Amino acid sequence: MLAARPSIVPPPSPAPDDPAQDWTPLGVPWPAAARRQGEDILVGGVGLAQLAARFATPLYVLDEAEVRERCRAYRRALPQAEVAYAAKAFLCGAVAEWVEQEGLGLDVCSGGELELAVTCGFPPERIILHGNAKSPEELASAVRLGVGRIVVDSFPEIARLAVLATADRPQEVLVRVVPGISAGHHASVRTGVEEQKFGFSLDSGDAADAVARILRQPHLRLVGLHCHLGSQIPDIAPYLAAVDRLVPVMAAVRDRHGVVLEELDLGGGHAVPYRAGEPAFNVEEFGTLVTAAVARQCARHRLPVPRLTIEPGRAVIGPAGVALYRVLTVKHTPSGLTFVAVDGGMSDNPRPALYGSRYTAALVGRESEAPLAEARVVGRHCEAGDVLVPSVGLPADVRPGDLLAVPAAGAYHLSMASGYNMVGRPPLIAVRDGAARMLMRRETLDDFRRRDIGR
Ligand SMILES: Cc1ncc(COP(=O)(O)O)c(C=O)c1O
Ligand SMILES: N[C@@H](CCCC[NH3+])C(=O)O
Repeated sequence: MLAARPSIVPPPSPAPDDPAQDWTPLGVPWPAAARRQGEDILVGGVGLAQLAARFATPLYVLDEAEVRERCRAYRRALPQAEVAYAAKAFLCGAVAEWVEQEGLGLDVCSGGELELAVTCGFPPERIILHGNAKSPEELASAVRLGVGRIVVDSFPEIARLAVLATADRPQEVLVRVVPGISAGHHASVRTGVEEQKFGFSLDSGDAADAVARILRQPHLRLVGLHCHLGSQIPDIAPYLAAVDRLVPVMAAVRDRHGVVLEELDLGGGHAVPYRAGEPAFNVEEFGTLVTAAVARQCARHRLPVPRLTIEPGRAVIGPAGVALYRVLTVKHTPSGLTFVAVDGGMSDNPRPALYGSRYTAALVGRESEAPLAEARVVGRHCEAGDVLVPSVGLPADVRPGDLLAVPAAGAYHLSMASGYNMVGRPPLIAVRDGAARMLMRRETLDDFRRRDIGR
């Protein structure tokens, strides 16, 4: 197994002209430039306590420089590859703009993500559309808007696309195959194994059938194969296994149909650390090893080396986000458990409830001399399972009014946030070079009322 180290963004070093450094770098899993300064934590040069005072809580903070540097790290590690940011991790206009400016493509999986990106000026030819159940309307708008590739995921979709694509508007497609490789942090996100809803099985012959059907359509251009193994994968080995599995399939397509596929899309799934000491995905090593594996397999099968595409979501944006909450109550149980309840919860971060995901948290805005004691940070929703951080050491004097910051909150929080209990989704503030600007406003009761039109 290959060693994975947190390598995307180097740790911050003190500025040489700053001998009286009065801050401490926070390190993994915080944004690379995050630092503790006195009682506050600075992200993008802005104090979290200051942001809480200005915008109220719960609040999400996104470090623009961290997102941009992560995009750049991917491009440096894979200069020949197409890197498509997976919008499902989180998308808004500003994020679409940042990744576009950094030269990434975009992976979208709904008409909503697609239309938002295109209307924000994202070039449609750099967009890849995914989905196991794309509606006819979504397929029509993708073809009309001119998306780069559509990843075909079912037989009915081939028939629908065959009608939509025309001589004037041919459509490039990839076929999503199931490589039979198990990887990912939870069964719910392991999409590389047989017997699930995504893609065409290689073992059953469905993938070969899909390829043959697409090739019979005059206005569909089959450009390659796609697979997505799963999410929060720390190792490179599963990706190398996917290369070993898919390149022979490309050779089989060439042998059977005389068609040389030009693209191999290995999906996303690269892990990020959520707590200190957790491994991160080694992007440089991934670039080197996967590129070599593709070249080796292609030489063995006498295929030209295809363009490699990857679709990282979490690893681009996850570590750039910090969630900020206000403590509302603290309870101690007879058995010694401490529940620290905050003003957010599973409506802004459903991941602990869905997958048992583990996080850390830190006290912000107040210095405490109290020793650390184990606490459980819980949300404000009406379920016992509404836990944000199952176990973390917090100052024993943690109390109502305190601020808690949760790092690694950039991916699959706000994109999966809900209207549960009409609490409303928190705002998102971008920070950069000491300045803050709101990217998304708080969801208010008025927003709920506006949809409530039955009376
Ligand atoms: C097809 C596809 N591509 C890319 C991704 C992005 O995954 P991650 O955010 O784990 O990199 C996903 C989600 O797992 C996906 O389903
Ligand atoms: N929502 C999942 C990741 C889903 C990836 C989408 N294919 C998580 O938070 O881990």
